[in-house]
Amino acid sequence: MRAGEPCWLGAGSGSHGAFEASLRRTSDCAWDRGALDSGLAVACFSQAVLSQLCGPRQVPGTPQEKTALREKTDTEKRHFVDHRRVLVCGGRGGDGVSCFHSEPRKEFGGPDGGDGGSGGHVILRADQQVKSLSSVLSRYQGAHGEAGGRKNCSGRSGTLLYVRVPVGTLVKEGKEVVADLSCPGDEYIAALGGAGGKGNRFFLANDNRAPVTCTPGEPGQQRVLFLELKTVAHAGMVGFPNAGKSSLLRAISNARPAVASYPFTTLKPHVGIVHCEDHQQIAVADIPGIVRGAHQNRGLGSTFLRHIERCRFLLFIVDLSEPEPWTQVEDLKSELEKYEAGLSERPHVIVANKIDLPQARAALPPLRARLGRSVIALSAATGENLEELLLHLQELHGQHVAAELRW
Ligand SMILES: Nc1nc2c(ncn2[C@@H]2O[C@H](COP(=O)(O)OP(=O)(O)OP(=O)(O)O)[C@@H](O)[C@H]2O)c(=O)[nH]1
Ligand SMILES: [Mg+2]
Repeated sequence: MRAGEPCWLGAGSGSHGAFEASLRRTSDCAWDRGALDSGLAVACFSQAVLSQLCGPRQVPGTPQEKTALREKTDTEKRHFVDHRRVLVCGGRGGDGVSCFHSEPRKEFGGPDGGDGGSGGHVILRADQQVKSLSSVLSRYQGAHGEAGGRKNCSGRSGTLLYVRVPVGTLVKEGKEVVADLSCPGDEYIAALGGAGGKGNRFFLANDNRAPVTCTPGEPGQQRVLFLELKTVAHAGMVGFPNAGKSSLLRAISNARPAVASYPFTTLKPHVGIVHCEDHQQIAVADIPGIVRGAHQNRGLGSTFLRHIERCRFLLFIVDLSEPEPWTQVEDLKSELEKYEAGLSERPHVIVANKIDLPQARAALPPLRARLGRSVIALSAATGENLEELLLHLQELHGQHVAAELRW
């Protein structure tokens, strides 16, 4: 890391301090255009703002709006890549040279071959501006060191090659996790450059005044790494397609994921940041819809669930206007369990959306009878009862902070 830059290196992965720091950084840049475009945004929930947000809202999804918001037609946004195999090769060290000093009246000036420069490392660096692994190439070659020169001149070392990856990138070698770049500025040396060779000056000894030996530079390290992006957020929204996850994220934060009345509108995770009254920031991730049998690759499959693996708590979003809405929760939990045992046991709340629709209101009592009174019934479209969700979010976040402090 260069001098003068903020030092995030070594901030424990998943530690509360580091996580909060990452959020602070996130919010710092959240107002800039790039962050807003990529769905990372902030909303401040003071009472005044809340009342505005919770007032009557225009139901999104009108035909004109749909065309404007379609995520699928935006070719750039389609290239969301959350895993990559990459071959990284450190630069080769420069060769040492063998030569002798010679000048008029000093014909045998002794060995003066310089050492080769060392090869450049390849370094992965978590960058807030990078949102997916699509810009990461399949192969990186570090810069080679230069060979040594006459007059004991050492060769120039290869420059460091920085590869920018999104915050939340997990680096694996085989099955082993070797680095977790969960904070902005975190760095990991993916491939070390080779050491430079020794010039013949290095081998000068009392019993050998004119060594001719010099050594070649060493090759750089070569590794095959698997990069996996896992979104960094406090809360993860899980639900069937069309349940209203993106609408809800739009309602509680300034994130702007696409909303439309067809399934699988969302094709990549979006993170919105909710600013609470007590200055807490809660990151909420909206991930693409999960369907029954997602573990068998139905719908978009269940690989997107990797983005909620890091979430401390979950929001199960249920479409209350669908028949037997409680089956959605059962199916979602079973898909989560099939993806990773214990995932459905994370602290969670059940959010019953679309309460503004008459058939949804009728379905609420039977849903509560099955799942308990803790179900939060709200409408992302009209803003009805969003306060209750925000209070629960704050409570869950408070519990998470307390648990982190206990550690
Ligand atoms: N009436 C009503 N409609 C809603 C509400 N929330 C969302 N919708 C509508 O439901 C449809 C789907 O909403 P989205 O927010 O795109 O749903 P999603 O869960 O993100 O869907 P995917 O991205 O496909 O997983 C849209 O037509 C929304 O306008 C609500 O509270 N009430
Ligand atoms: Mg969506």
